[in-house]
Amino acid sequence: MKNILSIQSHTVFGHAGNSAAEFPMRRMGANVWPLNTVQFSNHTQYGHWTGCVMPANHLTEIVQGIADIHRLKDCNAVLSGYIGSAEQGEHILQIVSQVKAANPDAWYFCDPVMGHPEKGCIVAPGVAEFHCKQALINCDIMAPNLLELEMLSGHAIGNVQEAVSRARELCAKGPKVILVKHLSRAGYHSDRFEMLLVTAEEAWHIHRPLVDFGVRQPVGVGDLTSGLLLVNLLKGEALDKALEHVTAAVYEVMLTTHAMGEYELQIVAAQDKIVKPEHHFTAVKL
Ligand SMILES: Nc1ncnc2c1ncn2[C@@H]1O[C@H](COP(=O)(O)OP(=O)(O)O)[C@@H](O)[C@H]1O
Ligand SMILES: Cc1ncc(COP(=O)(O)O)c(C=O)c1O
Ligand SMILES: [Mg+2]
Repeated sequence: MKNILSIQSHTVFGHAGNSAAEFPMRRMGANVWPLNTVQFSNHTQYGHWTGCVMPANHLTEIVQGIADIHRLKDCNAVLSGYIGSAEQGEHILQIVSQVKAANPDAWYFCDPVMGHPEKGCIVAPGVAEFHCKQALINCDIMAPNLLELEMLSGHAIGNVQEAVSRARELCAKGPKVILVKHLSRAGYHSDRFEMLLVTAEEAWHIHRPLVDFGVRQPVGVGDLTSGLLLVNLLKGEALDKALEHVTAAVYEVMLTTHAMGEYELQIVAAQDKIVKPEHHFTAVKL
């Protein structure tokens, strides 16, 4: 069994952060150690929420507790996502070092959730800078969406070729693998949902149909995508096969959510299809 220390938000109602990723990762056969950066009533795109951000030292305290019972060596990957404060970022990097000291083969997978004020994804000040300056050079795998890739690279990106080159520039700074989770306006087709997987030597492109949700797009898709990619890679899947599974599995969740007329991702209803998707999409090498 692979063990994932998953450091993300927790929403009591609905599915974002750990509340989107934890169950699907477990359903795919990984052990998840959820460590919550915030506990909110619901995700921020409802416009208001209650709850609190965990003090940064809460994160290191919990991990020290696991170290004290001598189990940190069993951690195969640290996954970070929605962070509640820039200070938490510093603590996450200390945690990554501590995990890597206990298990030198452990990975740090960073989903650089930076917020999207237009969409209502609200992230604390300093978190975007933390991802651009510190997480980037310390992670093994990174999974930005297009806006995040633009922020990380410091350049606007208008097409697939530019996205590949910018992702490669980031690979030279730290991560060995970059998943561009959503190419949106930089993709080939405006009527498809497209993703890219880029390493220093290789790149794959994949696309799936868009499901029509109108203006109320489900949240947590990125968190689900990152979690599933990590589990596939920990299981030893080849990069293209991992990308194909993630694409199909997330598509099944989108279809189920749409068919049920829901806004929150229907990860429980779609659980069997997450493991064995009915659709298949082929990754194309660029
Ligand atoms: N097949 C699909 N059809 C329609 N919308 C999709 C599909 N897959 C993902 N989405 C939407 O695409 C968006 C991806 O969001 P984006 O900000 O690019 O990444 P992230 O989820 O990491 O923030 C989300 O709004 C999600 O609901
Ligand atoms: C609490 C919380 N966690 C995580 C996210 C990230 O969600 P996504 O996977 O859509 O990037 C959001 C987005 O608004 C959020 O509000
Ligand atoms: Mg995201």
